Amino acid sequence: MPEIHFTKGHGTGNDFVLFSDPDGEVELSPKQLAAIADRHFGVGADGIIRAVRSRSLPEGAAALAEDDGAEWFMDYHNSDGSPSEMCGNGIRVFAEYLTTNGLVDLGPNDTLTVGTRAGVRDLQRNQRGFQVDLGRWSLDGGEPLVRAKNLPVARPGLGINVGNPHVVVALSSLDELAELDLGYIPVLEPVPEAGANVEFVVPSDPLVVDGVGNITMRVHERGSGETLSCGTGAVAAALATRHWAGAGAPNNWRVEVPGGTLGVRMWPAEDGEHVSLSGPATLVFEGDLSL
Ligand SMILES: N[C@@H](CCC[C@H](N)C(=O)O)C(=O)O
Repeated sequence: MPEIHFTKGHGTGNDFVLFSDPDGEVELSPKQLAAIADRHFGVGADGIIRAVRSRSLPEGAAALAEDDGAEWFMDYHNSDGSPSEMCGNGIRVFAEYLTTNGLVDLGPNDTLTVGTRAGVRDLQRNQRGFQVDLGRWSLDGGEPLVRAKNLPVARPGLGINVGNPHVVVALSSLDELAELDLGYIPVLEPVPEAGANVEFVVPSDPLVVDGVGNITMRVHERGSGETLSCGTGAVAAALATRHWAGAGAPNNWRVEVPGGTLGVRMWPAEDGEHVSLSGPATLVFEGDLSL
């Protein structure tokens, strides 16, 4: 029966159970992962993050081939036990966990390279907490129709991939956003093969203040339900809003989510446009659990 020493952490209220398994010895089943994430019978979390050395798991080989500095791999699962390629809030909390526990030594101007199922990602500390370069993004997933509880008519969404899949829907007012009942899973048509995280976005009026675009968002996460925040969702929402706003729209965005504020920046890199996410990363408490 595995004993696990865990840390509970969050990024803008998107909360995680983190534990370290350097040699890849603790393989948890989807049922065990879901039991840990259960808010009534377990620790409670939107996601579970295992810190495992890239060399200790098969998926880590691809990360090391991409960058041999990716010593640690973020093995991310949603609260229903399903794996995901990427978590924008989780990877910042993962960085805080690795540094706080002395698993990496990160100077103020150093870069931390982390392996994920979406590829290798770089992080640096900044004034908000951590900034992560989520790499290149793509308009991917078409424009499915989205139905949600308390949304009077179906709306067209925009599919965006930032390592994991998202569909972003624009709403007309904060009242409309508040009325949504995301206790029910939004229905997408056509249904994306790999599912999707769905973000509902209201652009601020005025949209741009001092060169920064402003939006408010709620999210229903694939595999976790409604959460207080989704980092990759905030990035997808900013990218979709910039796309809809057209020429002249800014490359810096402030995204308000129920759990706080996230920053998104699009910037030209050698291999194409990259998008970065900034926000806090907080460790809350530690404990032990036996399964
Ligand atoms: N909360 C995360 C995203 C977690 C994974 C997502 N539910 C998926 O299945 O892709 C974030 O902060 O990005």
